[in-house]
Amino acid sequence: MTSIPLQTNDLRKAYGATLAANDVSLLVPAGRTLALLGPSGCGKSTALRLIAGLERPDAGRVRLGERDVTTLPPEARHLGLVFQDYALFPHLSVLGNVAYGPRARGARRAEAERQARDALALVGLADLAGRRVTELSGGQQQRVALARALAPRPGVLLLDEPLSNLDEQLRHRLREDLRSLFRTAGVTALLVTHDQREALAVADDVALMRAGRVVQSGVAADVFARPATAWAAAFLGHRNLLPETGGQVRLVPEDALQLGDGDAAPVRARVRTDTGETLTVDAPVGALTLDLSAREAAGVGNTLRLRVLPERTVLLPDDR
Ligand SMILES: Nc1ncnc2c1ncn2[C@@H]1O[C@H](COP(=O)(O)OP(=O)(O)OP(=O)(O)O)[C@@H](O)[C@H]1O
Repeated sequence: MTSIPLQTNDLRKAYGATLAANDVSLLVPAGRTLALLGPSGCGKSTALRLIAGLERPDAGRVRLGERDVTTLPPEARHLGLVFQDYALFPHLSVLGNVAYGPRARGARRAEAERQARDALALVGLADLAGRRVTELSGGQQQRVALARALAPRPGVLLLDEPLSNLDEQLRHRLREDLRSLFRTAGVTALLVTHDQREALAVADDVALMRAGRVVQSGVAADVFARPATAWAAAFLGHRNLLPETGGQVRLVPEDALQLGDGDAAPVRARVRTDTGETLTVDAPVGALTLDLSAREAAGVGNTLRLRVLPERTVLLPDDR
């Protein structure tokens, strides 16, 4: 598949007094996956709709490869779209659903079906081509929706919370599948999600949005390891943000903590989780929350030996 870069420059969209997209600039290099991540209402879907051409921006540009597509209608942009409600055609077979896109773009039936079979093979559903979509599980339907978006060989794939209608276990499995699918297909993909674990599991890069703005972006693992502010750290799931003076907090990341070493810190609270226990301990730097595996937790009494590596902690501005 020929993939192309996706770029937006200063995209702006207001709904009345709400600035849903406030100078949103994104770059997804060819063949990479970017997760647009942020809490509910921060403007992720608005940004995606502006890129798809489902909404017109008040200002800013959208580029796909060499083309400026800002004023083009959605069908002229040649994008693949996957939404949370997959909206498959219930009266068509799996093959019919997936061949629909290539057919709509003018491919002859045989060619459309060949492209559809290729796309079904990519998502691991080659064997179910003849089934009715009403006879599929939720996860299989979501794969059909993916195949349908991939079949016309779009330069860029846009996905809006594609896994959010699935149960936790299936979501977990499909995350892995999505990642390897994007790699295999070599497609440029923009994934909208509010789930930081999903972003980290699926995407190469992350752009973090808050109240219409992109507040931090970069390689996914770097953004997670080095949040720029207290708000970003908290949203990304860091538990240990200790108040400091001067409008700052000290982030104590996981890799700053060494267990079984250092001073004995009193254990103040412990709560059982699905994988072990969450402990709150009174360390000299402040109260810390730790997730322990069942095995680690089994050896813990009233105190826990714990060393905090000061050079791995980070001072961040508190913008919450
Ligand atoms: N058509 C619309 N008319 C008026 N306001 C809108 C419209 N669409 C979105 N908004 C507002 O714009 C802001 C951004 O909405 P958007 O749907 O882009 O957020 P989101 O990050 O995708 O949220 P979610 O994760 O809940 O879907 C919100 O305050 C929302 O209420």
